[in-house]
Amino acid sequence: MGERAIQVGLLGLGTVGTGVVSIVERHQNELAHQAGRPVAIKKALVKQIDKVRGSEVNGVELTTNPEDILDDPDLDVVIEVMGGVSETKQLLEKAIRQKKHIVTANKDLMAEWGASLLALAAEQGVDVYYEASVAGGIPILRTITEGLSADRITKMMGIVNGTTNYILTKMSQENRSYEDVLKEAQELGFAEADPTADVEGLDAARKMAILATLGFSAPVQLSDVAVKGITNVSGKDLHFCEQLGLTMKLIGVAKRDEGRLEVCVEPTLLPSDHPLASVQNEYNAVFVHGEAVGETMFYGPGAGSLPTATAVVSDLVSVMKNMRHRVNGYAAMKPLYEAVFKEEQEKQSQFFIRLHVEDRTGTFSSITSLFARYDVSFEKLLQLPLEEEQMAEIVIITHVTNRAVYKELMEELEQLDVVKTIASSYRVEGGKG
Ligand SMILES: NC(=O)C1=CN([C@@H]2O[C@H](COP(=O)(O)OP(=O)(O)OC[C@H]3O[C@@H](n4cnc5c(N)ncnc54)[C@H](OP(=O)(O)O)[C@@H]3O)[C@@H](O)[C@H]2O)C=CC1
Ligand SMILES: N[C@@H](CC=O)C(=O)O
Ligand code: NA
Repeated sequence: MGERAIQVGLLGLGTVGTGVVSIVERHQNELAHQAGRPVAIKKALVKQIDKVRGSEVNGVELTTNPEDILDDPDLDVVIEVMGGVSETKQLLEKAIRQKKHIVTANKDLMAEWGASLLALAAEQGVDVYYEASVAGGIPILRTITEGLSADRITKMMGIVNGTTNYILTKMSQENRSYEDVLKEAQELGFAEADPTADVEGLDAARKMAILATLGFSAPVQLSDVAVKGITNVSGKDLHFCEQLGLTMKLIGVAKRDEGRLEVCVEPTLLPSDHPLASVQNEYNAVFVHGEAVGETMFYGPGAGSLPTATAVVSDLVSVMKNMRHRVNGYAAMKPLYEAVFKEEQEKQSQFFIRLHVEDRTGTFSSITSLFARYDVSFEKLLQLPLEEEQMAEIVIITHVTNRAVYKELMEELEQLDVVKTIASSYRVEGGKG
């Protein structure tokens, strides 16, 4: 007789949960071969028991009572794919205390409570894995904690939110409106239940906090990440980008220079031949730079049912292997260092600035003399007439400066008589930033 199947309870059976059930069924042979035992998805917690669901989940017992899963002594692993933070944390803590291993796709939870859940799991001798929480189907957490474990990572930069990449791609390539494309991303199952977290950059910021914590082995919190989303990006900005040979992406950056960290998420302009510029739709990509390995890049689907479920089920295989060897994986995830962050003047970048100005003699010289006073030089400068009479649009791309200087310069620029408005400003990647 074969060994008893690993029994799994799902918390959530939506986009990702349904994908998990499909993969376990389709790849049962390969999973059993790798982990030494078959896998059975026994139960799933849902919100609405009567909801119409795909036939692939027919064999899964549904419940609306979490205790049916948490108190079931036969379940070895709880896979959390329901989302939410406080209540979900309580459910997972209870599951851990019941000695159940955890696999989760929940970045909101792991960015905020990851350290405490991992510590509790270590105390109870069980695993918590969360590969799907960052960059969906790309095995990026495993890459950092295992594949590059011998190296010292100095920079991670990339596109870690599928929804916003989908929106920016469709807005710039198909000239479609922000609202229209966001709706489509929701229908395709890429967006969060409340897509505010996607479009305001918070989802990406949570992922960067998780990446930075693991990559730099230092506890980086969401509040340590400087965040700006894509809600104010206009078609006009994208049009100017195209004219200047640039592509806009929501980019997350985590850097470590001489032990000092900088983590941010913001719409960023990249040269259109930059590898990240060609990452389209819901795809994600992450550059990881290590002192010894140099530059590596990882690309794949950042959202969606089966890609995300692949990460979840691969975590399940890791748990099963650990169970077989009677170990758990906490040591690789526990930070070694304190997180010390850079001051604004230590953060270097180039910037794009779009201004509406009075089209008269002296405008140019007052702007250029202000920039000269701050010792910020121009890499590119473009002036175009505006429809409004006697007004012009100026687009500037600066050479590298620091954030403290940039902030003061922007405040003074806004006060200049000839400047009517600062229409937009973005970080530019490609210089020595
Ligand atoms: N979608 C994606 O591409 C990705 C998602 N994730 C993360 O995975 C998690 C799940 O996302 P996704 O599958 O898209 O979400 P869905 O909204 O599609 O599914 C959520 C599931 O959880 C159930 N659920 C939600 N709240 C409760 C509750 N309070 N009590 C009981 N059941 C509940 C829902 O029940 P019911 O079916 O009855 O409504 C549903 O089955 C989230 O943390 C998300 O951030 C991570 C990477 C990619
Ligand atoms: N809403 C997220 C889903 C995956 O994490 C995204 O769009 O990337
Ligand atoms: Na991943």
